[in-house]
Amino acid sequence: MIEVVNLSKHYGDKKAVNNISFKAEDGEVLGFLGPNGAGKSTTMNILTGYISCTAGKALIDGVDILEEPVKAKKNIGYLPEIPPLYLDMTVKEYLYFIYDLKKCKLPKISHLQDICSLVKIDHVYNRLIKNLSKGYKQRVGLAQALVGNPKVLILDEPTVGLDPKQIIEIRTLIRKLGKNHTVILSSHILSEVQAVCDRIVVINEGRVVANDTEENLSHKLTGDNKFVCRIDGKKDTVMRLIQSIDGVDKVYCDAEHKNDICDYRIEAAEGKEIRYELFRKMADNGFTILELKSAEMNLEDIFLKLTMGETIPALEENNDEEAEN
Ligand SMILES: Nc1ncnc2c1ncn2[C@@H]1O[C@H](COP(=O)(O)OP(=O)(O)OP(=O)(O)O)[C@@H](O)[C@H]1O
Repeated sequence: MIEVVNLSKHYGDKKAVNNISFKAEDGEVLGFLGPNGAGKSTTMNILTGYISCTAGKALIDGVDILEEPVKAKKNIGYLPEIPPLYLDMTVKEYLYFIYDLKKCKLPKISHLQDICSLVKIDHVYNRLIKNLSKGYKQRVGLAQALVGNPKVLILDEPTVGLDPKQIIEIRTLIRKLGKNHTVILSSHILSEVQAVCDRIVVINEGRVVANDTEENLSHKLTGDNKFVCRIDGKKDTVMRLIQSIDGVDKVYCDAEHKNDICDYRIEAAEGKEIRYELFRKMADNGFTILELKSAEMNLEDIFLKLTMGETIPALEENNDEEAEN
């Protein structure tokens, strides 16, 4: 498990990381998302013991990375954005070298064989790393992170520069690794986080602005009061009928299809249930609701909304609690 508690890192007056707290539970793949300069690398660097923090703590499987760095680092496998490979070594030489460097105690040959078959590099075991494709180099990078079977994997932009096929392969592999490891994956790529992660922490200007599943984030940001619907009926009459429903704040016609079929976006007042009335009014006028769904946001919308200054009420409460502590 990874636990970050009231962590701050200041560079002079600059608060690169400002009192952030989050957890990644065992067997969870946590996406760490934020725009440039948000504080992702700073947090990763603290988590891996590369730099110290100004305040707070980071625990790796219950061990404080600053107080007991050697013990904590035994539980971390780290894949930086550029894998730390020695290109003139073969895969085998390199993994043997990492095994010794990490002072690994597991049975050498079988342990390395298990890793190689997991990340599917057994058939390039005796090849020089410099002759491997970028995707295979990335797999070798993952293999070195797995030496010693650490509980926690920290992956920094693991698919940058790979082709689409390699991206899918590495993502599938990360999901598989997530079954037996706690994984933190830092990424700018929204679809990647969406495809791979169980939960998302969004960081902006050094503060956590969201920490939830994509589904819950979308729900919290959209609320229960925005809908999109497709109705078969005369547009002007439909608009008028919707506007007349108690609780409807706004209605827009988003698209007009043929035969009087239109798409509408409806915003209702907070806490007002308008759907029953909507159904009744349309039915009474002989109009048909072909589709009605909540206007949920996709991850891109969520990310933009959060990093443009919007916070989620539930999260603000948590931040207040943290500030008080
Ligand atoms: N050594 C340093 N000295 C001064 N300021 C720093 C230092 N390292 C980082 N910063 C600042 O701290 C802030 C957070 O930087 P950080 O590299 O953690 O962001 P990031 O989210 O990883 O961004 P990117 O995605 O661009 O790598 C930035 O404003 C950066 O300029």
